[in-house]
Amino acid sequence: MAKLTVEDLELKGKKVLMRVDFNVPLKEENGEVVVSNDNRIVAALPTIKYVLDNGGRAILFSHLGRIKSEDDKKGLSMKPVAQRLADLLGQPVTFVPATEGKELEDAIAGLEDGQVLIFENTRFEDVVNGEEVKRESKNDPELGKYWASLGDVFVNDAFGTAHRAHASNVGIASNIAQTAAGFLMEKEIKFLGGAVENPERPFVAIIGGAKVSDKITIIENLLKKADKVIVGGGMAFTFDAANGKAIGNSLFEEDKVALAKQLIEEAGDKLVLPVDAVAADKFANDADTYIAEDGIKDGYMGLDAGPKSIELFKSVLSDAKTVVWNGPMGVFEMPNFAKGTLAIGEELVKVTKENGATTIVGGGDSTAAVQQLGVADQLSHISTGGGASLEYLEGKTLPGIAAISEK
Ligand SMILES: Nc1ncnc2c1ncn2[C@@H]1O[C@H](COP(=O)(O)OP(=O)(O)O)[C@@H](O)[C@H]1O
Ligand SMILES: O=C(OP(=O)(O)O)[C@H](O)COP(=O)(O)O
Repeated sequence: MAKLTVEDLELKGKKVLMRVDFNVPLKEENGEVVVSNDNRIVAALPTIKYVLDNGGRAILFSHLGRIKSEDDKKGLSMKPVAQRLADLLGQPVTFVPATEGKELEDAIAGLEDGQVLIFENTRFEDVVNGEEVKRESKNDPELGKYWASLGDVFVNDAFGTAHRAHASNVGIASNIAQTAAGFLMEKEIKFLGGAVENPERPFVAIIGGAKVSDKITIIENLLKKADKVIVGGGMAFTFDAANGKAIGNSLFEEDKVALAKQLIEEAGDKLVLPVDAVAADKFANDADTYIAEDGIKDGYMGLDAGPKSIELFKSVLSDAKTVVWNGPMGVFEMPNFAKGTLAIGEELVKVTKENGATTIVGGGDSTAAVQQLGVADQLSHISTGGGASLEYLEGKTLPGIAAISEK
């Protein structure tokens, strides 16, 4: 059965709860926190505009980063996101600095047709009075019920969060009469669905970035589907440690070493790991660096792929017909550690052009990286979801999508 979409809803005069994924990269500029890449906001605009143009009163929900302590809340307010949204929409966006309570309820009651508000980071509910209670992230039933009570209908356009079963997507959907997909959600499902049904081979997956525990199980499943899986970025050091290599102070998740070891044994030459790294003595662009080939010495950390790894990855990609990439190959935000990510971006452009390959890049930071390289429009599809697109490509049912009403 087909899913309900925003076009199926009666919107005029309705309080429309909208889950978007505005988990965007931030930076500091002149002492102020600002959005450094607005791709995910731009991607949600068609649905937001559609709701407003049809007389809906839009109430936007999003998370931003991960909140584990009261301190984390300081740098992760939704306020700069609200400002960027207002600039992009060309109309005022009310920002409510609360996730529940009278201030939020009054602001919603004051909304007129065609007006929009966004409230504070939904994950602020994960820490209450200094205690990590994960009300949002563990889908607290009372929270989903409360948020659902604030509106008449629910539109879920947060594809990037569809692999999470949280209060602000699945919780609301379970407590409201109608949940519809937004245009972005529809577009992502359509493209990614087509790409996985019958991927042209060789099919190469590239997984990097920093979310080791999240993505290591994805690697396990991708090894069953893809012809080669390249593991780079911060992900690789847990695998290096499993291989007995010295990793210095590199990113590492000790409790995933056993699984990494198992994957290395099972995968054989399907799994492609870096053979060298750019090692740095601190997490800073001006760090002292050297190319580490036989493990990383004490006091140093791997922050980018080394030249031999780049050549190895390029050779694996050279005849690919389908490529899925999530997670940068290094700390690309710092120019001195952007080479690995840059090289992969360029190779993907090449295989798209020369092999006619389908190339898909997913994830907030990975998308920011290909945009920084200026190659986004030369690839087949830029997905707003990293983990979400990978899990979708694995063939998993994503809870956020499953919770959308059938027509
Ligand atoms: N070797 C590394 N050490 C530490 N962090 C890294 C390393 N390589 C990449 N990263 C970081 O990983 C982050 C992106 O990871 P992730 O969130 O998994 O990607 P995405 O948002 O594209 O899904 C970037 O901020 C990048 O700096
Ligand atoms: O940025 C996201 O995921 P991604 O980094 O895999 O693209 C989503 O907003 C989900 O965030 P989460 O992985 O903190 O739940």
